[in-house]
Amino acid sequence: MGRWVNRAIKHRFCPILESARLRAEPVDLQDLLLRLTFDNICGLAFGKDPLTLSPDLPENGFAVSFDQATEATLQRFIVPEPFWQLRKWLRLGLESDMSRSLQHMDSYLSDIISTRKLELAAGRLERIGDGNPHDDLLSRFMKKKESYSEKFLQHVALNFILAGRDTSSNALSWFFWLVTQNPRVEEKILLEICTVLVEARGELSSSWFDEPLGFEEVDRLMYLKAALSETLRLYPSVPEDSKHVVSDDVLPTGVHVPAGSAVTYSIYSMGRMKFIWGDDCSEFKPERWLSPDGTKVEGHDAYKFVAFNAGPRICLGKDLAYLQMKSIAAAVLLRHRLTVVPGHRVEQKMSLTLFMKYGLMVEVGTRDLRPILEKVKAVAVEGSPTINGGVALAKDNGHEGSTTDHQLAAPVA
Ligand code: HEM
Repeated sequence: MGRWVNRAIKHRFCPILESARLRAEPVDLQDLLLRLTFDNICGLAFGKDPLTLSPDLPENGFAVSFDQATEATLQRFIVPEPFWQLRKWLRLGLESDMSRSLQHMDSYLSDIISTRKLELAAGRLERIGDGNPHDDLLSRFMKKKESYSEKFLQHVALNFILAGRDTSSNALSWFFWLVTQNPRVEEKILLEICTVLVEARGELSSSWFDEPLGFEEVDRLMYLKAALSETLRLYPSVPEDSKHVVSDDVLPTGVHVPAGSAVTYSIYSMGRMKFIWGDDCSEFKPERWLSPDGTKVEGHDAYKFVAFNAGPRICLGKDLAYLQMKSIAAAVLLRHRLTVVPGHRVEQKMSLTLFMKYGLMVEVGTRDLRPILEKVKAVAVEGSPTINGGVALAKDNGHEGSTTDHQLAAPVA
């Protein structure tokens, strides 16, 4: 996925933000992030980037159908089953949208699968246009010996899109909003990113902005990972999770759960419980995730932090999600200072995943890295082994970077 993410960050996401900055026009960051994660997950799932994140923000039939089907699914959780069954039978309201949306998605995916089959038969599957191997999930399933039915392949691709699109973009929207509200945290994230970049790419120069951070660089951003985990604790992308009871059982509390019923646990509430997280549970404090020396993210009990579920059915895309979120967060914060448009209301929307009801309207400003770099240098001179973000600063990076004031103040496009 790294390939898809970095390509989209470099060629589409950053240029769109930069253009908004130049035009001094606010953007709905939630919408941009949703488009970005949708394009990424489609790349990962079936090797096709639908380019929904493009300057003119085109409408995409598949994405629209997907949203309608998700909306209708939520109704099925709220409305008693006989009602939605009746509506489905009569093809009324959201149920009618649902069946149309499913048909649209089926035919979209079916086209992709048929094309891929032909490519496979023609032996053209190994390389695609840009010379990269066809390593998406769909191709991997199709290359296996077992022959999966078309329906099965459709469901695999769809499940990954469902699992990976809204979750990552919702988490990032709340993250950016929390960061705008917490300048102290923002500064620590920037200190960490700059420390890593000074070490990996030398003093500030255009090389910082030519390419998004690579895997090794992103992997070292511990404070950023802590800030993302803290975001997911307070604003979990999946606010509640339900399990279907297959056979009669008794919960550890002694509650009897009969077969056929459902057990729902609130991930949102669990992230805000004092007895789990302490008296400061409502504060945004990435530090709670770090080891005392600030160099590692401490592994909390998986059953305490359940934003990714826990146990055998824990999220399969967790590491990938962190990689993607860190890459996007670093790219934006390094280049821009975001400010929520005055008067814009940030509220939660009732949906299967935790959207912002009115989006996230932000003004995109220039990032002035000078004060951050002064601090990075000061830490190096003091010989402190770590900065607050917890990243060891290289004493000798072997680069002779020269930097102009312009480069310090404004990102190189
Ligand atoms: C911030 C991002 C993400 C969050 C918060 C998240 C959260 C979750 C949660 C709560 C579940 C359990 C759902 C259930 O119990 O029914 C889950 C399952 C899953 N997630 Fe994620 N997810 C994220 C990103 C991703 C990404 C990017 C992918 C794919 C690339 C992914 C793939 C999956 C899959 C395949 C499952 C099903 C695992 C199974 O049932 O065995 N997730 N995720």
